[in-house]
Amino acid sequence: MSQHRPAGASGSPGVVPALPDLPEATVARLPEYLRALHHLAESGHDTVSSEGLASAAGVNSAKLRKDLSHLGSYGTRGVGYDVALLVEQIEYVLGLTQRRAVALVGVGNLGHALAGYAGFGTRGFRIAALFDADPGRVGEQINGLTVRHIDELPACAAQESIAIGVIATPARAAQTVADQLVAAGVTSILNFAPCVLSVPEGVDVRKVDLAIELQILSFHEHRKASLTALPDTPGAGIAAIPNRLGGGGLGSSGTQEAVGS
Ligand SMILES: NC(=O)c1ccc[n+]([C@@H]2O[C@H](COP(=O)([O-])OP(=O)(O)OC[C@H]3O[C@@H](n4cnc5c(N)ncnc54)[C@H](O)[C@@H]3O)[C@@H](O)[C@H]2O)c1
Repeated sequence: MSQHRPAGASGSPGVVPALPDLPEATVARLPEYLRALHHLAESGHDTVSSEGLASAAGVNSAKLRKDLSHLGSYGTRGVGYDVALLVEQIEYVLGLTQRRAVALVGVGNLGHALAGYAGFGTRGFRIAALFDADPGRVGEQINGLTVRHIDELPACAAQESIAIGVIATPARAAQTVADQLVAAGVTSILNFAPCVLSVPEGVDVRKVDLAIELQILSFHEHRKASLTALPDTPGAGIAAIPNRLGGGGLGSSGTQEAVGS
């Protein structure tokens, strides 16, 4: 049972001690824990049990304990986790102890919404620059920032120390924009355009596609409907689905796993 302050938290600025190589799924859940912990702190909680935090974050508590054990955080028996300390640990591991500068490219419908979203600022990010290729958009003011022409990206990226590039252009322009971001020294890209980007090694790309999320939900809707419609006879059930799909589709265990995960 232990919970230590991160070793590098008070070290020399610019020096990043080796971080544990966390499973990608754990990394994806850490922001959920952080959000839940901030809510707990705001509502006056100093400590939280693993069950309480798991429920606030919407995961099961065994998974949460395993995730936090990767950070060397085991809580204290009978007390739970120190909320402020766990916030500090997670923010440290996620690299949120410094506010990272973000450049947004493509200030159309989606870009406007992103540029105007106040939530990035409160969660460790600063939208530092907005870019577009359309001269009609250049010069527009959004949330205190002026939209610049994409040609200004290299100079601005260096000046503002841009760490992350967000692409909100049409798919046909996204690869060119990704290349421009990489050439300007950006090594992390969040891509909203519905396409696969090709980037050099060392550049991380995360894709956000709400249509894909809807398609996954559509699958679950389809599956629930198909289960309800199936006759209640032995041998029928999920096993019947592959035949209807033309064979080789969904085995019963695979389908169960997909829903549970
Ligand atoms: N991920 C999601 O869930 C989601 C949701 C909605 C839209 N989108 C995608 O986001 C993108 C933007 O959608 P939108 O509705 O805002 O489009 P939009 O046409 O309103 O805006 C796109 C902007 O990109 C600019 N642009 C085009 N080429 C450029 C270039 N080479 N460099 C810089 N800027 C350039 C355009 O001038 C325009 O201002 C699209 O790819 C769309 O499919 C994704």
